[in-house]
Amino acid sequence: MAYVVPFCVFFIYLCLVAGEYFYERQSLESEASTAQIKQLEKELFRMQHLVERAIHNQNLDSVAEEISLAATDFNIMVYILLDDTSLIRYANHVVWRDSRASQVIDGYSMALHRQVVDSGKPRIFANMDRLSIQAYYPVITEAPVSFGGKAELLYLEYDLSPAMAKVTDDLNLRFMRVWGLGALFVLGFMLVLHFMLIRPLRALAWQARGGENIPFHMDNTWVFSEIRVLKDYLHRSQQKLQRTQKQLRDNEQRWLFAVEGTRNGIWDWNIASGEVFLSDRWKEMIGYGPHELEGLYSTWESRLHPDDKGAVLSSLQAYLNGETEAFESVHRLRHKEGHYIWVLDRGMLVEWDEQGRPCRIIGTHADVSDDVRNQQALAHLANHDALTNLANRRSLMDALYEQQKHCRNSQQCAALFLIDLDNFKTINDTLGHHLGDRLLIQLAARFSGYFSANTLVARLGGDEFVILAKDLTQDRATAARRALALASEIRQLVARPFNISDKQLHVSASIGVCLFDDQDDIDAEELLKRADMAMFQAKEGGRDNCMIYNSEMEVKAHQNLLIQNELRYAIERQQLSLVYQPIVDAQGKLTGAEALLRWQHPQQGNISPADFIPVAEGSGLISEIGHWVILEVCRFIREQQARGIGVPKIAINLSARQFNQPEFVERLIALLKAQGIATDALELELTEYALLTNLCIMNTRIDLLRKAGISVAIDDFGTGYSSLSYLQNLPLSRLKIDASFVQKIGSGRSADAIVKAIIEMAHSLELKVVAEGVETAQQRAFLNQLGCDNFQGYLFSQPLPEVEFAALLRPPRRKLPYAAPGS
Ligand SMILES: Nc1nc2c(ncn2[C@@H]2O[C@@H]3COP(=O)(O)O[C@H]4[C@@H](O)[C@H](n5cnc6c(=O)[nH]c(N)nc65)O[C@@H]4COP(=O)(O)O[C@H]3[C@H]2O)c(=O)[nH]1
Repeated sequence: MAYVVPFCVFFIYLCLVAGEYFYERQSLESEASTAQIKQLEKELFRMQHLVERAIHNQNLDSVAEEISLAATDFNIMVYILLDDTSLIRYANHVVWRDSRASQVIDGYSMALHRQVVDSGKPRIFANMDRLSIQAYYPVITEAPVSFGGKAELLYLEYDLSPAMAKVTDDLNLRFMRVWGLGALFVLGFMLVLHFMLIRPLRALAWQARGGENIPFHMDNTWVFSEIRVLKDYLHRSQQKLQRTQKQLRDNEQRWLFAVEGTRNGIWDWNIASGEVFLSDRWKEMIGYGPHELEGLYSTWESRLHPDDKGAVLSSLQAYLNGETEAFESVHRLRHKEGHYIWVLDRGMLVEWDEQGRPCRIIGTHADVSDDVRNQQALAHLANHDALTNLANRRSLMDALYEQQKHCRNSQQCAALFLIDLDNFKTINDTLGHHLGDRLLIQLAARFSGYFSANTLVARLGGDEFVILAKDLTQDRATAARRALALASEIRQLVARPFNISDKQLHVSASIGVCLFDDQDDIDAEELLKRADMAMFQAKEGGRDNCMIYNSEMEVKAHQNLLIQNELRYAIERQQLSLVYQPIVDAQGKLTGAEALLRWQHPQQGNISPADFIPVAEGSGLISEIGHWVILEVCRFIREQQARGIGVPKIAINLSARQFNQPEFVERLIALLKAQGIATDALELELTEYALLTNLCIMNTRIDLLRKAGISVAIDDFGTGYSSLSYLQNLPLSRLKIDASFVQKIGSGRSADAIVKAIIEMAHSLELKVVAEGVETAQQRAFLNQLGCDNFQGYLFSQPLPEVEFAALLRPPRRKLPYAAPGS
């Protein structure tokens, strides 16, 4: 292409030269012929006079001579004199004489002859076809001549070829000089153009075509400065382009890496042609290899799940119509193996045609099957308890709300049972959460297996379960009876032993029931609160119990709250004190005492430990209080010993929570050591609930205590659900028969039999027996008869304030057959 310009220049130059040449030749030829014509005019004018004079003189020889003379000029082809009959009278070639001119002279025109003769005006003109000048010249004379007629016309034809040839030769010579030089100049100009412009341009073009990797350079230094500027610019642009391309490649790689990293598939759909690029990962997601599946829109559409298809396509159409800002859809695509996977499909328009219609859209595919499954699982979790798969609090609340609505329409009564396992925390702490969880799972399975679909079983968390019994009946009293029966069934379900990891566990539950019908205009939370209140009362009532909510419980709950608040400050305000209840042997001799807490409230007077100990246990204050009790007993023993008074073994009540504190035993031993108290000065009383955990751990702890010299007794024996196996295995020292059994002595054979069995069993296990709550001589006698080792009760002594108990210790010690009156 670069050569077109010089070629055109050269062509134009040639056209100009040729034009100029022909124009010049024409004008030179015209000039030459005009000059010749003038000369011939003179010659003919002279000849006319000569002829006229010769005629006048009647001597035409001079004419013949002149014509012959003229014939010596080789350029005169024809020179003739014609008479009025058009016969040639004289001619430069003798052969033509007496011939008709029109017959022998080529190109002779009789018409012109006549015209010239008639007009008397000569006609001389150049005939370029014949390359000659033809002249018709009249002879004006009336005189007849010797040849018989009248001479009337001179005709001459002059050969212009030599003149024209000369003109051409001169012209050629001139053109050779002038235009040849011009051609040389043009050629030089073209060479300059070639080397300084065209060649470097071609080189640049070639380098540009060669790709971005060949740097722009110039071999010759003689180039136009503009070319150099262009080269530098191209070079810079090339470098910039290379940098940009590198960035682009880097970005593309990063993008690919990112997309690959997220394991997303890519699609690129040409809407007009229907062609779709599907990345390898896209195909892999639905089980195909890189070379499978046609890159067509129908490949995708035909794999959409029938249930999702409508929604997906309308969402896509809405985006293509510009009705939505983005295309994003989660739907199912059929896998090669026939099943469906969930994909998150996102697309973005990237090209539009001249009319603004979308023509290209690209997008990504992410396999979200796991996410969807997770979402479904999450939705399930949102309404279900993760551990037991029972309904959770949220579901329960919804069900309660629905049930309340139903009650209003049907006037039916429903019951809400709040079930809290007794001492579950102890099980958890000692056996570990893992086994505790397994117990909860087993219990949940028992509940859901037992109750019908009309009953909702839920878990609120921890060891709290809720059962919603719907449509009990319309009569509230009947509903209450049914609720109690149901509660009894629940307790039996709970009481069945749990076999967990080769251990058999026994648990009990405290149940609070809240009945409701269309009359109760309270919200679901309040219903649950009432059931909780009833459950708390059941716990207070000695566990493994069931209570139906009544409004008095509100008062009690309020009182408990008060106790809890006041108890916090009871120690620092010195409202707590200890009393000591003597324990005697069969002979009434003091063998020990039980330290019992008293709370002297400034306003409410004496508050019974039976009232505040459960509150303290529930609020966690029991640990602090328990620690205070141990310190108090130590102080008492130390003070007595300082006075030289021997103190028998003092039994201290330990709550399960306190005993199960981590490293409680080690810290107790260290404390006694620090207090300077012999370890055998104390006995720890644990209830069956406190022992109702991992036998192995209990064994280790009690063994540790025993080895340190601290004996352990079981308190309130017979009230718990513990198996007797722990009695066999634990290194216990004493067993205290619960007062409820002692007080039934004499009331029936079975009561006596129970007491007898307990004593015999304890003795067979080499455990000493203490009978609690001995109030009558009859009870004492019966127990004595059975070989009971020790006695505690009002018959011997009420719990005594410290001073009185200290007095009792001072020698000589008297026997305590009967209670000290008034204490
Ligand atoms: N009806 C009757 N009752 C008799 C008779 N003899 C003694 N009692 C009472 O029986 C309870 C015996 O204590 P417990 O079984 O360990 O039962 C105790 C014990 O479980 C708990 N408790 C008392 N002090 C403490 C303490 O310091 N720490 C802990 N953790 N619990 C304590 O409070 C419970 C109640 O204690 P108290 O009200 O002092 O009641 C005491 C005592 O006053 C009798 O002949 N007839």
